[in-house]
Amino acid sequence: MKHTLEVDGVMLSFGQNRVLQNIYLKCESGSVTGLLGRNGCGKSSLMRIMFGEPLTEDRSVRIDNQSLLGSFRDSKDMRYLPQQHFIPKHLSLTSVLDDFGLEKDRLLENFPEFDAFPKLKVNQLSGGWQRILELYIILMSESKFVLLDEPFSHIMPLHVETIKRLIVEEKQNKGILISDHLYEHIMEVSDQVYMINNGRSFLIESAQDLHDNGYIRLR
Ligand SMILES: Nc1ncnc2c1ncn2[C@@H]1O[C@H](COP(=O)(O)OP(=O)(O)OP(=O)(O)O)[C@@H](O)[C@H]1O
Repeated sequence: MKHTLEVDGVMLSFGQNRVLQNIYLKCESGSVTGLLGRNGCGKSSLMRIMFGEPLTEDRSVRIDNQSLLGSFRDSKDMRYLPQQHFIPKHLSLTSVLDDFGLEKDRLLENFPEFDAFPKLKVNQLSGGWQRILELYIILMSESKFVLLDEPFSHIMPLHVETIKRLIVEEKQNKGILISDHLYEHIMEVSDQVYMINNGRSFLIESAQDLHDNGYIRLR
């Protein structure tokens, strides 16, 4: 069954700073939706609002036309990878995978390096490996939708390629919303790409659109 995640009616200001005001965004299971925009345009805020953080009262977030009210999000509906580390640092790799219902063998198929630190706690992993683990558990766990905020930051290029492959494979099981400034990767894995500029969202078609909106400089 195909699922749809939509958000609109978002109004977000911090004091005099009007951040979001004319937003419509739609994600569908079976596809990857990219989200791009200049630093500070409101991408993370929008994901946080979609995930239920009470940044503003003015929003409508719906899955399959059913409004998601309040701040609780069932993990069967939606999971969210924030920019900051979120796994409690004292947990072991094994317990983290168990908590998210994931098999270690599958992790090792994609990132065999984890085999070298079987008993390590999360805080004994390097920052990049923590990030890979966090991304992996959110992306691969059962859920209708996952929101990934800067999944490629702190990750070496070889593993960025692995993650891109996993994203494309995993979209068969869910809808994926992804935001990162490595825009070429976003354009490559996404089936559709939204941009936020001056508080409004719109679909873009090409790198030329990104240039025209002051996000990249084409030579
Ligand atoms: N708690 C807060 N208090 C005041 N202003 C905030 C707060 N959180 C975010 N902002 C402002 O809201 C705007 C949007 O921030 P947000 O982090 O959503 O942008 P972003 O598009 O994700 O940026 P980046 O690409 O730099 O991560 C920025 O101007 C930021 O300064």
